[in-house]
Amino acid sequence: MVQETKDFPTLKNDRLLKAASGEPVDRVPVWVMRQAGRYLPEFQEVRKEHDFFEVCRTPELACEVTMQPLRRFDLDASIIFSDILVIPQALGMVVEMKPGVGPVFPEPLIDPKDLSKLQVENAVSRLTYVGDAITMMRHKLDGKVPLIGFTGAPWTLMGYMIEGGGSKTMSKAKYWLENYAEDSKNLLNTLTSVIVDYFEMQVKAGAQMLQVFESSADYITKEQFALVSLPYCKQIRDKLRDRLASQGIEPVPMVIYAKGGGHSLKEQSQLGYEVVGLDWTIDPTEARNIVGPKITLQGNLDPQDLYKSQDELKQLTLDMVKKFGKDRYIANLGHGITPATPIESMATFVSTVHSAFE
Ligand SMILES: Cc1c2[nH]c(c1CCC(=O)O)Cc1[nH]c(c(CCC(=O)O)c1C)Cc1[nH]c(c(CCC(=O)O)c1C)Cc1[nH]c(c(C)c1CCC(=O)O)C2
Repeated sequence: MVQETKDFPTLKNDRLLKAASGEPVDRVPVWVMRQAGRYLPEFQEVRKEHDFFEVCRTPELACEVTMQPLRRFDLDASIIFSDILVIPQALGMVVEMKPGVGPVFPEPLIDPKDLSKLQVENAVSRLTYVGDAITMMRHKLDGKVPLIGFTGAPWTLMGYMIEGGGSKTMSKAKYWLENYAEDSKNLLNTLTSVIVDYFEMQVKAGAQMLQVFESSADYITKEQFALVSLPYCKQIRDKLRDRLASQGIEPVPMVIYAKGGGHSLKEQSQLGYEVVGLDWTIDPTEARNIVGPKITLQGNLDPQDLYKSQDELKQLTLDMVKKFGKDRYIANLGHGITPATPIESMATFVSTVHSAFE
C-alpha cells in the first residue's frame, strides 16, 4: 500500500498515532481543541491584519497560526487551522465571522426549496486551499508532530446552515427534522458525501489523523442522535476507507467527538473510529467501562478548569489522566479552549499530562 503520496519529512514524535492505534507510549500524548486561537496574543496580532476566513484561505497564514501553539507548548499534535464552516461556504453559502458574535450566515436555509441553491457538484474543488495548507504544514512541521485534519459532522453543519449561526436551542434545525424529514435526510446525505470527498483530499494532502466534530449533539435526544448523527458518521468512515483502499492509500486514524453525545458512547465506539472524544461531563472510568479496551479515548478536562489556580489545575489534570490511564488515551480538553484562558494554564496542562506517569 502507498504510505504517503508526498515526500514528507519523517515523523519524530508519533505518540499520538501510537495511542490512536493502541500501541504503548512513553508518555500520554496531549493536544488541545482550538489550540490555535484567541487566547494567544500572536494569534490576535494576525487577526488584526486579516479577516478570519482570509487566514483560513491563505496557506501561509493558516500555517503560521497552526504553528503558533507549537512554538510555546510541548504539544504532541498540530491541527490545521481552518473552520468547520468552510463546507457551507464551498456549497455556495456566505459565512462571515463577526468579532464578538461568531459565525453569521446572512442567508441561511429557510425551507427546503433553498436546498436547490446549494452548489453541490464538485464542492471539494472549492476547498483545495485547505489541502494546500495541509501539505505546506507537513513540510513546515518537519516531522515534529503529526498533523490533524478535521470536519464538522453533517448534523452540526446542517444546524449552522439552518440557524444561520450559533443557536441556543437549534429550534429551526429541529423543526426541519420534524417537518421536513425527507429534505433533512437529503441534506445530511449531501453533507456526508462532500465530507468524504473533503477527507479524501485531506489525507492525500498529508493529514495524519482526522477528527469529526459533532459539536451540536447536545441539542438532540439519544433517539435523534441515532437517526441524524451515528449513521452519517459511520458512512463517512466506511466510505472514506473504501475510497482510499481503491486507490491503494493507507487509512489514517479517525476521531469522533460528539459534544453532548455521552448518552451514546457504546454506539460511538462501534462506528469503526479508532478514537472517541469525550466532553467534560463524562467520567473517564465510566467511559472506559462502556467502550471497552479496544477504543482510544480522548479528552476531557473542563475548559473552565484552566481558569482555576495552577495548583488546582494540576491536581484536576492529574486526577483525570490517572483515571484514563497511560494506554489508549489522548489527553485534551472536553471542548475548545476559551479566549480568556491564561497562557500559563495551557503550559501547566501540557506539562502535567506529560509528567503524570513519571
Ligand atoms: C462549532 C465549531 C466551529 N468551528 C469549529 C467547531 C467545532 C469545535 C467546537 O465545537 O468548538 C472547529 C474549529 N474552529 C477553529 C479550529 C482550528 C483549529 C484548532 O486550533 O483547533 C477548529 C478545529 C478555529 C476558530 N474558529 C473560530 C475562531 C475564533 C474566531 C476569531 O478569530 O475571531 C477560531 C480560532 C470561530 C468560530 N467557528 C465556529 C464558531 C461557533 C466560532 C465562534 C466561536 C468562537 O469564536 O470560539 C464554528
